[in-house]
Amino acid sequence: MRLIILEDASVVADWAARFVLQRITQFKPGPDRHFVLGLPTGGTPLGMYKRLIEFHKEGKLSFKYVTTFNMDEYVGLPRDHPESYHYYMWNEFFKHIDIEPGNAHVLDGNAPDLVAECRRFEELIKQAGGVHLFIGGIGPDGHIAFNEPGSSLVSRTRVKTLAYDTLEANKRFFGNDISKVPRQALTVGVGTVMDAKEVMILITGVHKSLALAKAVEEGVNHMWTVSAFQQHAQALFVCDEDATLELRVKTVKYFKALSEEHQKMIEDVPVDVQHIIH
Ligand SMILES: N[C@@H]1[C@@H](O)[C@H](O)[C@@H](COP(=O)(O)O)O[C@@H]1O
Repeated sequence: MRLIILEDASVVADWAARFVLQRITQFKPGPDRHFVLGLPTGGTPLGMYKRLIEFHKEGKLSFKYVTTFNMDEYVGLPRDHPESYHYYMWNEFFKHIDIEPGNAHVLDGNAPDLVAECRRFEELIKQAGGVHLFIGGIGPDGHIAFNEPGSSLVSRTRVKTLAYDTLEANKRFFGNDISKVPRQALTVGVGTVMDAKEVMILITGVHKSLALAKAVEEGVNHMWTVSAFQQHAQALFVCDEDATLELRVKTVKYFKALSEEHQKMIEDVPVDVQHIIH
């Protein structure tokens, strides 16, 4: 596991976007060779999406041969509701880039059979050949996607009833009225994300600092589902200084000493990437 500690949320956004640019570019996607990306919603990844859109507009990055799978979606929220994850993904990202809409998969929280919808989503990931890079965010209680505390660490895509802490954390998007936050969501499982070849988790803000400490310094624990990624072979936690406040000084010093190595991870993008623009 790598822990990449950066100055603030805007540097995290930039680093994460450069990492995605680098991974997609190195992969050299084509018509029969899609790069498969797992995507989160929430406030944390917004800056990363903005940078990716800039890279696209500057002609550095094409999503024509990229297939995406989103982590989660509320149950029962109309698709065009401003807080639905369909709406978020379309407005914050997809409409600004050249992805084929049919390749951008978001769970349907209004499907008549939610269990079948979750099964279909898992099947689509399998048909795509698995996820190359799954990007995630976490809740202050350490949940990844909507895998609330106590979720099975081998769980698959399914319906989840949201924890009170999550309703509390997300009510800000619903006029601060907790009763307006949907009670259920569809979410990929911890096991679904664990199956990705690489996982990058973005964690910013002091309110996530306890979750980061639990994720990195304590044992794997289903009460902090993001801690499962200690056992992933290629997991990156990318955080800002504020999120490190509950970590031991020793931990922070160790990972900061690796910052030059971490910088190299995003510097390998060749200057001439025009070959991927079609
Ligand atoms: N289901 C989503 C998660 O996928 C997301 O990571 C989390 C954090 O959101 P934010 O980045 O706004 O803190 O919010 C929700 O709970």
